[in-house]
Parts: sequence; structure tokens; C-alpha cells
Amino acid sequence: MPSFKTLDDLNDIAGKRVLVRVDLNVPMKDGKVSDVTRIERVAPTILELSSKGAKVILMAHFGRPKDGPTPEFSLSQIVSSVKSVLGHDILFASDAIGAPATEAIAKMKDGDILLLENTRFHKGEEKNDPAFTQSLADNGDIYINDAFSAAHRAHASTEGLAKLLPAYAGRTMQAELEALEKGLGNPVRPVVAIVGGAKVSSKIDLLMNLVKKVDALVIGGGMANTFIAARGTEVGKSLCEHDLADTARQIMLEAAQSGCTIVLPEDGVVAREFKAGAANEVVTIDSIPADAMVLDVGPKTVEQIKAWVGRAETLVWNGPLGAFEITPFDAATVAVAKFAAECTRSGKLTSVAGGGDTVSALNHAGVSNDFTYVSTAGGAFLEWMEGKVLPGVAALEAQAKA
Ligand SMILES: Nc1ncnc2c1ncn2[C@@H]1O[C@H](COP(=O)(O)OP(=O)(O)OP(=O)(O)O)[C@@H](O)[C@H]1O
Ligand SMILES: O=C(O)[C@H](O)COP(=O)(O)O
Repeated sequence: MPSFKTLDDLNDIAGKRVLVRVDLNVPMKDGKVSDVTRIERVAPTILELSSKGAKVILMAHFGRPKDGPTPEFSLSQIVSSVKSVLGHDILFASDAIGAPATEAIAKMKDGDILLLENTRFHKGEEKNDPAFTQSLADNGDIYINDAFSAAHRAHASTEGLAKLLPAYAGRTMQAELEALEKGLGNPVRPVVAIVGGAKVSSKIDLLMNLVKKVDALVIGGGMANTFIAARGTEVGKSLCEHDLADTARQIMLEAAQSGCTIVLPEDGVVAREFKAGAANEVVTIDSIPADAMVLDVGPKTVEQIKAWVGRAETLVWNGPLGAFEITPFDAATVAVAKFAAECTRSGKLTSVAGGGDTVSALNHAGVSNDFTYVSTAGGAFLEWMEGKVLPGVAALEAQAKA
């Protein structure tokens, strides 16, 4: 577990200006926040600081603005959602630095919560520019990072500030890392990983790291086709990265050398159209019709995966087993998710999942709350699982050692 300071190490913060980096990069639909999970995750840290009398100043990014401030990327759009999730009034400053920020902060009373405008409206944020970082730091006495899901970015508000102010991890940062540690850092064995999703190319580092750490790696989703094709099996019109056949073989070799069993689908659900309700059939994996594509793993494979999950003490999961957004190709993902949830509820399994589509898939299966931990992080979750150092976490650790 990383060693950094947490809110438990913070005393006498009444009246202090506490700069808190949160991840409010929430999905929007028709101008409204469509999923408040990330706001809910950072609420405990914010409310704890406010109840202790701190002046809580929230810093966050929103989307990936390229050309300075635009209404489309303004955090003003989410103020009302933050207010309703926190059940607390929220002040808003129209710029993260400069007069709008300093004037708003000067007016704050103890316990007030202020949200600063999108830090990415300044180029200095992503460049981790010392002058911009200093302008942010000038408005605070203490820095707290509660944005695990942005910790893979070495930006001013996620990394630079930890070098300028006394730095602490927030409750969500702490919880995410504790859960990941249980899942992969120091897990109870046997550990089974399920990796699905569309492509091998986006997850090569993840697969390479997992085969060295887990006892069994279940590969599903579109990426399984690349592995199956690499063994010499025809995959018809299925999504497949034929140019990664060597990489897939290399991963299988690494797995064999590390004593990790690779579990590939035995059967698949094939269709000729990528659309909801498309006519489909179950075929064994060595008889995929030339004009069809595999859109889900088949029922025999589901039973095989359930058997692995049933034997496991720890499960880590990233990526759906099929094209879960269109029925009936959500069947395997839903069945395995429900089974893993059942094992977790009965106390037999520690289950940790993460990734944007994975979280949607678990929500779709109605089991997100039954997993031991579901990370709201996408890129940061993957990078942590790949064994990479996250700059936001490393900066907190460095400060704790200093
Ligand atoms: N057999 C398949 N054929 C085509 N697409 C598939 C197949 N199986 C899964 N997918 C697609 O893979 C996508 C999800 O994969 P992805 O790797 O993005 O998941 P994730 O890592 O949880 O999400 P994120 O990248 O958002 O963090 C879904 O859109 C799903 O439809
Ligand atoms: O949504 C995310 O994964 C985080 O907020 C990071 O966003 P980014 O990929 O734009 O840095």
C-alpha cells in the first residue's frame, strides 16, 4: 500500500484554505449530468473537510478543452448536481486562478465549499507549468488529492501542487488504492482476472502484467478473437487484430512461463449484423462461419468462467465479455457479473472491477453495489493494473517521505 498522509493526519483545519483535487469529469446528456457516481465518490472528503471548518476549494477538469474557455467545457454546468449530491451549498468561481478565484476565496466563510472553473482552461494545467501551479498554490494552505481517476496525469493540479503545499490523500484516493492493493497488489490467492473489451492493442501492457501476477486470465470480448486467430482458428468477420498475432502468442508464452492459465472461449454467439436483436446462433469456437462475427462468448464458456470464478479468492475484471450494449449479446457479461456478485455477497470472493464500459456493464447487470469495489477510474485503473507508477500517487508519497 502506498504510504502517504491522509485526512487522519490533518489537525486544526478550521479556517484553512484547503485545495482539493477531485474528478468531476462526469458524463452529460442533453446538458445534464447523466451519472453522478464520481460526485458521490468525492462527497465524503468534501463534507468531512467542510464539517471541520475548512474553506474547501475544489479543483477539477472537465473534458479535454483545446482552445481555452468554452461553455461546453465549463464546470458551471455541474454545480447544481454537486449541490444536490452533497446536500450543501456550492459557490463557483469563473476562473481557477486570478481575480475571480482570489475574490471568491476571500469571501469564503469557514465550512464553505467553492468550485473553481475547469483547470484545463489554462494550458499550464496539462503542461504542469510551474507558474500556473504556483498561482493555484497561492490560493491554498493545504493540498488534498482525491482524484485517483486523474492520478495517471502529471498535471499541475494532480501532481505539481503536491510539491508546493503540504499534501494529503482524500478518502476516495485512499479507498481506491486499498481496493486495488487487495485485488492485485497483495491479493489472497487464487486470483482470477477477466479481461474483455474490444481490442488487444489497447490492453497489451495490461495483459503482459496480469499473466505475471494472476493464476488464471480469462480473455473474452472482441480481443479473444485475436488470440483464437493466433492459434490458427478462423474467426470469420469477427473483430480481430490479425497483425497482433505475434503479440498474442508472446502473451500466451509469458503466461505459460509464469504458471498462469489462459482461458479462451470454447464457444461463441455469432451474428451477421451488429445490431440489437440480430439473428444469432451458438457455435463452437472452431466452427465460426466465414460470413459471421462473434459478438459474445457462448454458454459453455460462461460455465467455464463461472467455474474459475467459483474457485477464486480474488477477482479483477476489466472489459465486457461481449458487445453488451446490444441484446442479446450482453448475456455472458450479465451472467458472469451476477455470479461474481453472488460469490462476493456470500463472502467467498473479493471482487474488484474498473473501466468505463465495465462499470456500465456491471450497472446494466444490476450488480455494481455487490462487488467489493468498483473503480470509477478508466485510464488510471488500467495504468495501475499495468504496474505503472501514477504520478499523482507518487507525488503524495514523495511528500510524505520528505
Ligand atoms: N465480440 C465483440 N465484438 C465487438 N465488440 C465487442 C465485443 N466484445 C466486446 N466488445 C466491445 O468492447 C467495448 C468495451 O471495451 P473497452 O475495452 O473499451 O472496455 P473498458 O476497458 O471497460 O472501457 P473503457 O475503455 O471505457 O475504460 C464495448 O463497446 C463492447 O461492445
Ligand atoms: O475520465 C477520466 O478517466 C479522468 O477524468 C481523466 O480524464 P482524461 O483522460 O481526459 O485525462
